[in-house]
Amino acid sequence: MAPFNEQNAYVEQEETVFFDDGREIELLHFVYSQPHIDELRGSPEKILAVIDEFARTKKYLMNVGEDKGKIVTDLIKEVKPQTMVELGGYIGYSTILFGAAVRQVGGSRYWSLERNPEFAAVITSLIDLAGLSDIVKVIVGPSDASLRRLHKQGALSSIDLMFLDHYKPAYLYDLKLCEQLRLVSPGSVLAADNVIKPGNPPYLAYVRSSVAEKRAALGSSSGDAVTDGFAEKTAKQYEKREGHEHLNAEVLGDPGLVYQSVLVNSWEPTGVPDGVEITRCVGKEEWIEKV
Ligand SMILES: C[S@@+](CC[C@H](N)C(=O)[O-])C[C@H]1O[C@@H](n2cnc3c(N)ncnc32)[C@H](O)[C@@H]1O
Repeated sequence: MAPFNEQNAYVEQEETVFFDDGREIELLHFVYSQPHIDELRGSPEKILAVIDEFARTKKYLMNVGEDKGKIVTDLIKEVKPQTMVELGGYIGYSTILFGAAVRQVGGSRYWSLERNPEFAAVITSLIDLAGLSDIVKVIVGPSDASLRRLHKQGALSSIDLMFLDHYKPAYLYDLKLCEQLRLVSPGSVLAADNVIKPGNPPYLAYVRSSVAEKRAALGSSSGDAVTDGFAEKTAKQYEKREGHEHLNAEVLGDPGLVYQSVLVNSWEPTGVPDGVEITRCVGKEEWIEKV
């Protein structure tokens, strides 16, 4: 792993309030007041550079950042997804970086699912500025409801590559939902951010389990399924805005899907160690009931 370049470090993440305090709208003003704004039009790279500058000199932003971003753009070059989905778009850093990469490899759709309507409006504005509105669609609302609706409408029938970067305890539930809707199937690839910081033990355990282990664990979840395995700060990250989180533990997914999963170590844009878990769905074992 390449060492972290301190010169590119984002401002340190605040202990308590590090988003949803007006900084996202401040970022929009920062972007649109750039003296070279006309050079930014149609240039994903230049817009990303301005977002990085804001987060390095003004306020921390919870973006995937350059180092982990490269892991995913390399994956996009390899997988060449027609359809890519991101769960959690925030102000659109990953949306711009990955949406542009998907377009470059000939992909046709990048869905950015973002629950906070104010953040989604920021993404939409920056995507328009970047000239990516043809390929990127921003969907406002909780990821599970959006996935169900897009699937029901027939707008989303399979996912080639999915970037998970939203509410940490929802990674596993949304993956199981995608399995159940057959959006994820052999050939699909998953890239899950923040599996070191803050970490995601339930998700990692699942994607690293064998089919037999997943079948054995079916229906055996215990305790508070939402917060099990997570620090309180992570479990309550969005509580102020969203209230108590509800995740549908009834979704069983498809334990027959076979995954190969590897951790790629990297850095948060602040220089804190983190990693992206890359998971490939490589097959499906049919369920044979033993009598
Ligand atoms: C870490 S930020 C995403 C950063 C972004 N992917 C990037 O790298 O530029 C997490 C985002 O997920 C959103 N989010 C949290 N829970 C969500 C949910 N259940 N559905 C959709 N979005 C959610 C938050 O509002 C926040 O904007």
